[in-house]
Amino acid sequence: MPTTRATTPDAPGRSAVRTLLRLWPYVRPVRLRLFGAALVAIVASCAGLVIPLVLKWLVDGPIAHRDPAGVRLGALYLLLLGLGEALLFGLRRWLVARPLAGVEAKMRAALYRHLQRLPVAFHDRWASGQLLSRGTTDLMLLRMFLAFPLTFLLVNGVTLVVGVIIMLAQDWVLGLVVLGPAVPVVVTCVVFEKRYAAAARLAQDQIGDLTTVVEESVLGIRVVKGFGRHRSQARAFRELSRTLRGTELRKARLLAAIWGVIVTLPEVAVGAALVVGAVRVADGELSAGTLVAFLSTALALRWPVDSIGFLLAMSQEAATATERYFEVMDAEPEADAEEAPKADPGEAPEADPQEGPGPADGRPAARADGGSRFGADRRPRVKADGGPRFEADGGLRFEGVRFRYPDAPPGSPPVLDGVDLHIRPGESMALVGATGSGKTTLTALVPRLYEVTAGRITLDGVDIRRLSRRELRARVAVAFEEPTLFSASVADNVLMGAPEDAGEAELHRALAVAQADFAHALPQGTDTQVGEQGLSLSGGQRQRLALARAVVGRPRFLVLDDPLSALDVHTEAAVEAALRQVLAGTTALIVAHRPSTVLLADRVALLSRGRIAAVGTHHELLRSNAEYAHLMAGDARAEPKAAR
Ligand SMILES: Nc1ncnc2c1ncn2[C@@H]1O[C@H](COP(=O)(O)OP(=O)(O)OP(=O)(O)O)[C@@H](O)[C@H]1O
Repeated sequence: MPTTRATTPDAPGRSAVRTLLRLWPYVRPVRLRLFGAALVAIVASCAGLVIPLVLKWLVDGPIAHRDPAGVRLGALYLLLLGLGEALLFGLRRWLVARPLAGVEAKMRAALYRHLQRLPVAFHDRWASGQLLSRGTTDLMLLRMFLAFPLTFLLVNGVTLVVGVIIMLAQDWVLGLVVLGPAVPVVVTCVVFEKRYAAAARLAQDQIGDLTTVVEESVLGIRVVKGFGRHRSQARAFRELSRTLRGTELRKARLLAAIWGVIVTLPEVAVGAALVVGAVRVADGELSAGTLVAFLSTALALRWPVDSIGFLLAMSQEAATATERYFEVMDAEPEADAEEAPKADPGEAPEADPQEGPGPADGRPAARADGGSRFGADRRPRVKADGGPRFEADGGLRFEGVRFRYPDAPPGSPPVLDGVDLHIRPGESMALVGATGSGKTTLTALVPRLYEVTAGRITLDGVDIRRLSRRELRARVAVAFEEPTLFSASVADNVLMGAPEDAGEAELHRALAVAQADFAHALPQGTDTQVGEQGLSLSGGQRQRLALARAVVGRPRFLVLDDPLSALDVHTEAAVEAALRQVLAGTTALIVAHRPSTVLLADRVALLSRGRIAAVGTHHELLRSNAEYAHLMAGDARAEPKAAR
């Protein structure tokens, strides 16, 4: 499985520090606590460095002069210093724990919010496990970095500087001996950082891939079991975890190498200082107390030096996590309404090339009851020149719509290549076409799940790009072939499609329309939780709830992608009857595969080779269009069941 990598062009060249600086806006609100905690840690660490000085005083003073009271006083000082150091480190932890948990929660919320606003095309490109791992593992790494390495790189740095000054002040010769390994240690750290960065990035991406496999096999457990694919899934998982294990071992080897250098060289230097110091004490050039203090200081600096390796490793992992976090956060969210119109909606063509010959095209010019189903939408408008005109641009109109998936292979033809279609106000249009002809794609353009590549789509004459997302989604409701339900109650799932103030009455009406009354018989009625993705319901039940969600807001425009595909014959007939009522009040585009669904609509459009090849009634197209007749052939006998 390919690993989802950075797509931002500047990411690879950015240093770890510059990358980590991007966290500042999130850290800023808690900066005082963080700085306060760092200050407390510096004081605690430097208190530790006072201990060798007390030792020096103890050895050269009370011990040399055999003064028991002085020794007891020295021991008390040491005890108090140790206690103070421990308390201050405890205080530091208390200071950062709560605010940093808050930073992590805020960053996670921001990521989630941003993910909701990213276009569908982004989600098509990214494996869900990669997004999941960014919201979990990566953010945890960042919190750990802010809590620990960020503070301790500073604290240990200050402690090292203070410690070195103390050592040089005590005896500069010994000081230089101990400082000897500084250059090779720094060089090792630089080389380590580069190598570890690459390994850390790889490991975190591989965790994302692993998460994807786990997520897919949990969600697709029925397919996995049904096709006996558990072994191959387990194999795929095993291979990925083996690869991840390899990367983690590489990280461990790098850590071991830097640890080896960082621990060994200073230890050798301390050993050398001990020898040189002992000789100088023997020669009377140095007091025993100074040597004890010097060596104690050198040993007190062991932890700050030894910890550099894993602090750098954790910082590098945090830099990688930041990079991965911002790869998502930097992705452009979907644009809302456009400022300027692409074209004046008033200039929409008056004559519709597909309007056909009026009543002869099978569309009722007037209803049998004498009223117009188009209601107010068909009222004549007054043109600028004073003459009345019919609202020819009303309803849903596709004008020269071209569409190419952003991630389609270069050079591949567009899925839609000049679609012209007009669905009149109040009319329902079935969309028929061969598998893969682009029906779902065309329906996805109406709620702007994808943006048209060229051409435009208008709702009652207004380019959909000029409507805000909120306006657009208030006008257009959709039900997809794969009905996704959320882990929430039936009522919450259905009312998701309704205005905020919608209540029980709307819910019951929608359930009745979608023939989803089974919901009332569930254990807690419409308050029943339908579980992860509604898996506890049958396919047909889920489809009916999705349909209820689409109609609950009484949308002006309804887009249905094969809404009856999972229903049995009897339920389908019942839903069809109910849908007819809904369709009578809306302008609808319905993807249909079967004549029974096609017959719900006033007219049918045939999508072929990226264009609308024919428009007419089901019977007209059956007679006049060979491709349509062929597409419907399989189900032609089902026609009488649903005949209107
Ligand atoms: N996210 C995507 N990225 C790239 N290509 C895509 C994407 N989704 C669909 N396609 C391609 O677009 C074409 C049209 O797909 P679409 O799902 O719209 O067809 P359809 O007519 O609805 O098919 P069906 O009747 O089988 O549901 C197909 O060739 C498909 O492979």
